[in-house]
Amino acid sequence: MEKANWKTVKEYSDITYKKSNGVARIAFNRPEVRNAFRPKTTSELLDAFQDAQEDTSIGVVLLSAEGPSPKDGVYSFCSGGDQSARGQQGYVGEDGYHRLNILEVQRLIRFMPKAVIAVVPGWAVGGGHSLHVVCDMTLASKEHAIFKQTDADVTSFDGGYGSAYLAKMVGQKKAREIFFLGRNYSAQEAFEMGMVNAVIPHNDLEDTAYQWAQEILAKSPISIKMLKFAMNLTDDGMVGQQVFAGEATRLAYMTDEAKEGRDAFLEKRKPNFDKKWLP
Ligand SMILES: CC(C)(COP(=O)(O)OP(=O)(O)OC[C@H]1O[C@@H](n2cnc3c(N)ncnc32)[C@H](O)[C@@H]1OP(=O)(O)O)[C@@H](O)C(=O)NCCC(=O)NCCSC(=O)CCC(=O)c1ccccc1C(=O)O
Repeated sequence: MEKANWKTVKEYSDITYKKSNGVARIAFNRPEVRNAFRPKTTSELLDAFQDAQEDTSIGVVLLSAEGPSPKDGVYSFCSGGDQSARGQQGYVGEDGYHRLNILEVQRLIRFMPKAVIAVVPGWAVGGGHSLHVVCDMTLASKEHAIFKQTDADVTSFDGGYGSAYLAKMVGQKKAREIFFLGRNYSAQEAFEMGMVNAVIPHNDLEDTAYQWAQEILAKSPISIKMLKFAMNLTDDGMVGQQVFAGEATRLAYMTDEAKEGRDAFLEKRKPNFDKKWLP
């Protein structure tokens, strides 16, 4: 099994960001508050995810978390929005503006043309639970992962991927139970519900995630991208169609036919598309 050789890409305050052989690892780094996110965290996440999206050497992103907490040794993936940073219209950043920009992070994960794997070492709660839901796959610590939806305890509701997409994954009845009762679910229970791909012994979690990433990297990048967007399409409506069609257009641009269309325009002549009507 290939071992990761992580190199820090950029220093942040609320997250860590590393790369190794085609894999980017973005990790929450506020374990003392169960990796709750504040506006600074989401800005840093956006920055790192955008870098991973633009980097053509990167094919898979792991969304993970540092830990355990230095206070009590508890592991967490993310406990959602930092309630101490919550104002009346959103989460208040250093600039004083109230924001709800974790949804932008969700959209980046959803629409990036690369696989994103949630690596859940501990608590995945509230908006942190929604983040694992929106990732393409989830690997969870056998001993420490706990899945829980507390949105209804704190007058929040992720009415997009966090709930509606979750319901596609685990079924309507189970999704309503998760949100309406807010119970704790183990990695094994989450696996049995269909929202976790594999339950991994804690000490092997990061290595296994890296191994899964390497397996994906051995596949055709075009296939992975088109499959992700095809699977997104039916749930994402016109935006899903737009994203899928954008990539189809890119593929069309690579053909001789597209070259002829472009050249004819530039040379101010009629295009010659003869004999291009494939059956
Ligand atoms: C995660 C817990 C279940 C863990 O419980 P436990 O192990 O007993 O630990 P605690 O003692 O409770 O916590 C340890 C320590 O961490 C602090 N802490 C934990 N979570 C948070 C948090 N979310 N915010 C701030 N601080 C947190 C806690 O206070 C302790 O600190 P001490 O100083 O040591 O006392 C449990 O901690 C728990 O339930 N946490 C809260 C979970 C929660 O309710 N999260 C918020 C849900 S709402 C949300 O996530 C935003 C939704 C959202 O993203 C969104 C939705 C819709 C539109 C837009 C948005 C958006 O963009 O934001």
